Amino acid sequence: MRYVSTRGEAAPRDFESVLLAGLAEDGGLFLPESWPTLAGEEWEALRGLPYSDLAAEIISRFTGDTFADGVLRDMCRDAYAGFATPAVAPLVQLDERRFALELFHGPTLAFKDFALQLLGRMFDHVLARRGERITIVGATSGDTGSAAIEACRDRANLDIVILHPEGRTSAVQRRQMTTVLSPNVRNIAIKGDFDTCQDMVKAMFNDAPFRAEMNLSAVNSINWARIAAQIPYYVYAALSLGAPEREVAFAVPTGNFGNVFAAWAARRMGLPVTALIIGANRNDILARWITANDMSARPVTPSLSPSMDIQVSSNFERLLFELLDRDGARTAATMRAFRETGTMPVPDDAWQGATSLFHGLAVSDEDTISEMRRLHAQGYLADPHTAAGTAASHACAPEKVGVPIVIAATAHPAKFPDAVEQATGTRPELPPHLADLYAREERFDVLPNDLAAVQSAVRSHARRNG
Ligand SMILES: Cc1ncc(COP(=O)(O)O)c(C=O)c1O
Ligand SMILES: N[C@@H](CCOP(=O)(O)O)C(=O)O
Repeated sequence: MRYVSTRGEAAPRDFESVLLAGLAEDGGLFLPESWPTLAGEEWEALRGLPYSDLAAEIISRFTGDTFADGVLRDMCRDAYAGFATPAVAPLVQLDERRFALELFHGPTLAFKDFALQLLGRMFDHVLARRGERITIVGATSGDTGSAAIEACRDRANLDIVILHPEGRTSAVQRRQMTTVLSPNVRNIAIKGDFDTCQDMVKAMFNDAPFRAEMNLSAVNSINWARIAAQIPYYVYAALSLGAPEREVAFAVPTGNFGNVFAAWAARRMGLPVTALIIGANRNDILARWITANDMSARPVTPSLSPSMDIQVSSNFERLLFELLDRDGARTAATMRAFRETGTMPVPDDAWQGATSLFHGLAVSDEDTISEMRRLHAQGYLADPHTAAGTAASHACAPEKVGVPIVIAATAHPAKFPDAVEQATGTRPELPPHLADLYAREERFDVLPNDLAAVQSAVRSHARRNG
């Protein structure tokens, strides 16, 4: 399996090289040169497998010969053995048509653990074989950072630096990152928003000498391996509800567009998916795009669902590339125009094509609270991100979608106790392994929105350990 860049300039690579590279050298994102597809009986053969074995089967369609026989399966078994429920990704029925796919039973209580628990193991395996050391730089609005740190802490062959927007995550999210005092981990709070952090990460990758000097790698969903490892839970849910004979729809709380793109990829592989419903918050660029082809960035404003406080959704570039019939030059020009003008000129025919599959809703804080309250009254405690997904599933489910709707429940309510308490009067407790989180020592630096200062901090962190 070879990978190409969405901007068409970088040389095709294999999975191992894509895993280590993160972002392509031309600034684009990697995608498989051609999509693997499964026939009906191949989907059926996956039904009933334990989650980890199903995940290995799906991910193996993307990894080529990077892992010897059985290695990927063992890594998946190991990665998901630490989840709090044997189902790994349990489906909970909410009403006659809706199911919450609970993706928050991993160690850091968000869906990011699915990919990052595996990526930490993949990095270890590949780096040990190659005798190399990498420096990971990542940006987070709260959940990627904690999941990446948990997966990478104390690993011998890598250092990790995570940038988070100062004061813009929940206290639980921040503490999950900043209380990890392992020598290979460094946290930096940036004076800015998530987009500022993500921009800095991309700028570091686009600085070729710095990238080479640090041997940079990525844990954000710009790294294709992240998306590949998020596809299996959509397959698992759909098969549980009767696929491939029966279609399903997915509703996904969306910010950086990685999670919903993984659902799109599952469909591209042949999973029968009727609709993809996006739940955004007041940072509504994606909802505006779907409803009106208005992809213009506005300032990020803090909301009750801070992990989705994003305006520049990295993975949209992957969808754009597909909508433009995989034309790298047009994708690059469109992305350049977005950067220069703040508005992405998606051609109308490409947008029209997407609207038959995608639906979207921006859910205000008030509506998020009402939705959490409504769900609680029905016996389900949801976090604010999940509530944006369920709210969108009610508002956007096209009448004709007479199929089960699976809502990605992306975070544990205890990560956002203030919002959950405000909505329901119930303050969710952290699970036992995090019960002393507020008693742990925190360590992080605060830096301005200054690329040179951040690069210097990354360099000194890597040198200290390298
Ligand atoms: C809890 C939660 N829900 C939803 C999202 C949005 O997911 P994505 O960025 O993949 O669109 C995030 C952040 O990624 C998140 O942490
Ligand atoms: N919501 C994310 C933002 C980063 O998204 P990623 O999927 O690209 O890592 C977070 O919680 O950090």
